Amino acid sequence: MSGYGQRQHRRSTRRSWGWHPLQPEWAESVVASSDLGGRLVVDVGAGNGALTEPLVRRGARVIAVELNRDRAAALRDRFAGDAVTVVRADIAELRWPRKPFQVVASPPYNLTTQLVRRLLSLPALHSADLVLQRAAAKRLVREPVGRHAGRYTFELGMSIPRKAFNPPPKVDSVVLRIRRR
Ligand SMILES: C[S@@+](CC[C@H](N)C(=O)[O-])C[C@H]1O[C@@H](n2cnc3c(N)ncnc32)[C@H](O)[C@@H]1O
Repeated sequence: MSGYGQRQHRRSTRRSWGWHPLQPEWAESVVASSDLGGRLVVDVGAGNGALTEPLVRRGARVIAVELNRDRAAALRDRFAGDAVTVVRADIAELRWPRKPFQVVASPPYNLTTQLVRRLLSLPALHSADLVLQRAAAKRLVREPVGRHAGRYTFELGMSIPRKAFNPPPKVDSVVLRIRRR
């Protein structure tokens, strides 16, 4: 591959994976504000486990979903012996739990609408705390998407500046809080 080709490949790879891990102190704050209720928690797009770690420390049973092979393998190593099931899967094709669960996640921005639509169609979903691009989260509060959206409330939670991620994305984020009425 030429130098130009390699640069393009690296850029598109970065973009398609949406690789923006949260700094540990910010991940901790997101989890602390998520109303954990002793339920099963799904961390979709778990990356290197920034959110999985404080979830486990607070006693949650976690399903950590990650499509990237190396990150999924590293998650298995990191949480071996903890109450964590690592699933290497595409969010779009995930088989979601049938027993009550909540979601605490910082998913790739490009899958926001698809993910929220899918979550709201699942009878077992209790709540979701999603780190999203601020503009997308505001839009979802204004115009919730998906079947059964009326069963949930949508509100903006804590603001998350770009510097909370390493590498930082180009936009600020916010937690979208979805709660069953
Ligand atoms: C914004 S990063 C967040 C990582 C981690 N949750 C954190 O807060 O540090 C999004 C993660 O989603 C993963 N990802 C991207 N597309 C995915 C997909 N279709 N299915 C599952 N995971 C995906 C990426 O590999 C990346 O690890």
